[in-house]
Amino acid sequence: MWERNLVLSAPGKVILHGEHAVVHGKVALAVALDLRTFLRLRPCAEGRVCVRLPGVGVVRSWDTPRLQALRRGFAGRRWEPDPAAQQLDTLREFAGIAAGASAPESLATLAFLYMCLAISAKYGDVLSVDILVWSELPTGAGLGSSAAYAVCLAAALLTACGAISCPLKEGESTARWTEEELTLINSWAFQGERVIHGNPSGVDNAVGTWGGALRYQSGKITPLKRVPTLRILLTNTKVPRSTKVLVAGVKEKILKFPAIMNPVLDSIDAISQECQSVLEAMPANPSPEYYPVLEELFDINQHHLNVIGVGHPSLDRLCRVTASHGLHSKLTGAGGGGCGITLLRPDTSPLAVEAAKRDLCACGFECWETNIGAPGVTLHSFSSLNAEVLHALSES
Ligand SMILES: Nc1ncnc2c1ncn2[C@@H]1O[C@H](COP(=O)(O)OP(=O)(O)O)[C@@H](O)[C@H]1O
Ligand SMILES: C[C@@](O)(CCOP(=O)(O)O)CC(=O)O
Ligand SMILES: [Mg+2]
Repeated sequence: MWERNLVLSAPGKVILHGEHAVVHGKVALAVALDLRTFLRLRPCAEGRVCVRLPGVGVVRSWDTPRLQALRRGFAGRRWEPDPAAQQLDTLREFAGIAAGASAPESLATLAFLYMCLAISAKYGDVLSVDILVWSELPTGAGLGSSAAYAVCLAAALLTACGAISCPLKEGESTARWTEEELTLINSWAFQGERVIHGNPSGVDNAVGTWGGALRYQSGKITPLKRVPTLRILLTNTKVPRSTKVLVAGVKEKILKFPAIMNPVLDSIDAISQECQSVLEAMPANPSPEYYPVLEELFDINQHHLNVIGVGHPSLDRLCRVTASHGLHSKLTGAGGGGCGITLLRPDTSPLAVEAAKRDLCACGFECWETNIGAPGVTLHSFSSLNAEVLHALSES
């Protein structure tokens, strides 16, 4: 029986280049954001599993014996590591989720149940735990909230069932797991992403797990050799969209027009590689001369993303507004709304940034300057949390 309280967090991400193409084996470059999802796990005495997900309006609890019985119903079938359609159908029926439901609360509940049962089937009994997840990230906006959620769940459930250690020692404020443990967290988080995304590339959960700045291709994760300080303005158009639907739409387009779409994906791949070379050649505090290439790569990729069908009028508007201030933008994540990123030069004046922000806000968008390269999944002591997180996690 698990007897400790745990608090852990995982970062969201920004994809600089390679979204969608990465699902089809191309290179993506992604960096961890300084916005995180937090999970608190507490032992729950009465043989129940409780889950509260205020970001998507879920408050559910189940008797542990019912979950054990459900898990036993799959005896002889492997629970790991592949959410088979039939298993998900059974879980939907159990949780009263309609077939094909794609509302945030349905996907979040399904991912939780899948991970809870699959991990317990592999590593021990279903534990009586109370889980609360709270996030600084907007949900469904292209910043990897689904992956941050899946990474937090994987880390918490694997720790509670003893599959990985609890590295936080008395008196320490934060701690991280070993490389081997992170690899296990990442592989289970990928399964959670599969429940939410359908066919994820794995780039988002890799960034959520390892943090920093990564090159990702077909499961191969390579930390970038050197990442300069990049100033990035993030803008949320607040237009809702679903990654699962957009990823499926791109696949359909590729199947319909392979000779037209595959060269576009190859070009996106070349953009990611070019961007990587430029970033790795830049000094830590780069001078403005490196920026024209980075800006042009943003522009070209934004056109490509429109070609593969994941643009949106709100994103076109975002690009036009920033262009009127001499700044270059592209969508980030799955597109179809959600967020765009704008590259700021080291010499972009605070006044110019403020003017661009004002015009973006006048469109009903929300924007903020970010820090990138945040640490991956991390355990926290309560005393190390800031007041806002502490308040959110103290709600019971
Ligand atoms: N804080 C959270 N709590 C519970 N579920 C979450 C949370 N954040 C994200 N999710 C799940 O992830 C889904 C959004 O994922 P997705 O469409 O991939 O967008 P993104 O990953 O860009 O935010 C939501 O519908 C929900 O199921
Ligand atoms: C479109 C895609 O490349 C990124 C999706 O990111 P997000 O869920 O929109 O944050 C899909 C994937 O890589 O799995
Ligand atoms: Mg996602």
